[in-house]
Amino acid sequence: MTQLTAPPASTAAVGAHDALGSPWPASARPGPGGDLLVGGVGLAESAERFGTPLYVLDEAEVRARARAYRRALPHADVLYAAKAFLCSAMADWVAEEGLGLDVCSSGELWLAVSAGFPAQRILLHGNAKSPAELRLARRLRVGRIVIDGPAEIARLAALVAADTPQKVLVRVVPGIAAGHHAAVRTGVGGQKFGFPIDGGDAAHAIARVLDQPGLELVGLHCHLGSQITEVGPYLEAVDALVRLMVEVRDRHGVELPELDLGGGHGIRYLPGDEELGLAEFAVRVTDRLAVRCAESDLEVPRLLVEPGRAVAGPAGVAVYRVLSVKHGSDGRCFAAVDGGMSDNPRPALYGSPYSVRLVGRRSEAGAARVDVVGRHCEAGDVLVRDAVLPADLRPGDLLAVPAAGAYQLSMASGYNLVGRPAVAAVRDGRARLLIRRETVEDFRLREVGR
Ligand SMILES: Cc1ncc(COP(=O)(O)O)c(C=O)c1O
Ligand SMILES: N[C@@H](CCCC[NH3+])C(=O)O
Repeated sequence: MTQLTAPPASTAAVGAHDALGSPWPASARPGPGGDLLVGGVGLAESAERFGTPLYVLDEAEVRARARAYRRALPHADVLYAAKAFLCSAMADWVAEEGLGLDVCSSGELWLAVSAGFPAQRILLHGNAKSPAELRLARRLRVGRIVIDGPAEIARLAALVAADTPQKVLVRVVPGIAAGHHAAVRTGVGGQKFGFPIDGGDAAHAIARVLDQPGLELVGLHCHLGSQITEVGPYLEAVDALVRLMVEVRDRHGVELPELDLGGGHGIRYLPGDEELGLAEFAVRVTDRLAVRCAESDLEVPRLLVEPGRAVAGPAGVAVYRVLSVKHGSDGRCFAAVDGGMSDNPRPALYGSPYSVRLVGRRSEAGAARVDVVGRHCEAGDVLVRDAVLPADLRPGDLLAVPAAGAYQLSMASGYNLVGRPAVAAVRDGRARLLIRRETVEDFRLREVGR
């Protein structure tokens, strides 16, 4: 194992009070016996109680983040992007904190409405909404649908009677590159989402939507990409969308009342990472919108934002058990854990960095560089490359990964029939199971023939 002299940086920063900027929930505190308390409950204690891999969600962190959005943007509609992570409890928390919900499938829509989320506060996205999905959305009376492709205009219009119009937005592509990886940059041409503004596709789609008596065009939408840490791209998006709104007014005599800037707000994965500053975002975007509208004598539209990662991500911690520690021929040390790319595909998909720390025991050993790898049948199944961990790391140890609340479980797969982890919520010193672990029996239960 490569010994390091510096203290293990990834184990140093814990609470949000940390000067470096911490990826851990604000409630994170050192606990007894080397445990780490989140929401007042030890991670090791929860791992013993619920098993591993375990995803722990800090309810207060989700609620505080949702509330911070409402406070920073009191005149905007804030819709939590369910794709980051959704379960009934999550739907309750964001509903109670006054957020709406952005869903992008009948699965997300059905789960939210079954959990009691008010359908009028739901907005449906999707670049390939099926006729059945659109019918479900209409039947459940979702508040808004974002039109993302030409076929959807007639498909949706056919489902809607003129006397019960459907509020819709048109998703446009402003030609702005932002986001942590090419796979998530959706504000530019050459990708599958939306109608490009350049070349006139967006203007054409808007004209077609305005021609449909059952469709009430309430605004324009764009989503630039994900894990964006600067406000600049959003200001450019405001410019581009307001320009298009002015064109719509001048050409059709219609002032659109809503402008949806999508999500994409970046969070910290490593200590010291930049995150998107919510206060700065709120002030600069709101000001820019007011200025651009005033320049063209346009009524200021209501702002919509759809943060997913920034609400759920920092509230989640993944806890794994080390099953094996081994040294490669080049001296590299591998600590293999009981989860991996099936519960967190992000490192394999995007090369996403994470930090990790030992929990549940104190170590006096020095620091070592370790690759924390998963249990799947791929050499690329590496969860944290070059992690700094105690040199005496051994099988049975527990490792905790912060910033695990978004795009991990929601992108989890059934690879190797390992089964998806359990999810527990913590709050005020108590833990409760939200989602049970997927068992081997669950796989067989879906089979209906042989
Ligand atoms: C249309 C739309 N809105 C909102 C989001 C949420 O993004 P994030 O979780 O990065 O805030 C996404 C995903 O990137 C999206 O595609
Ligand atoms: N899955 C991506 C984000 C996709 C956002 C959906 N539009 C990530 O983890 O970064």
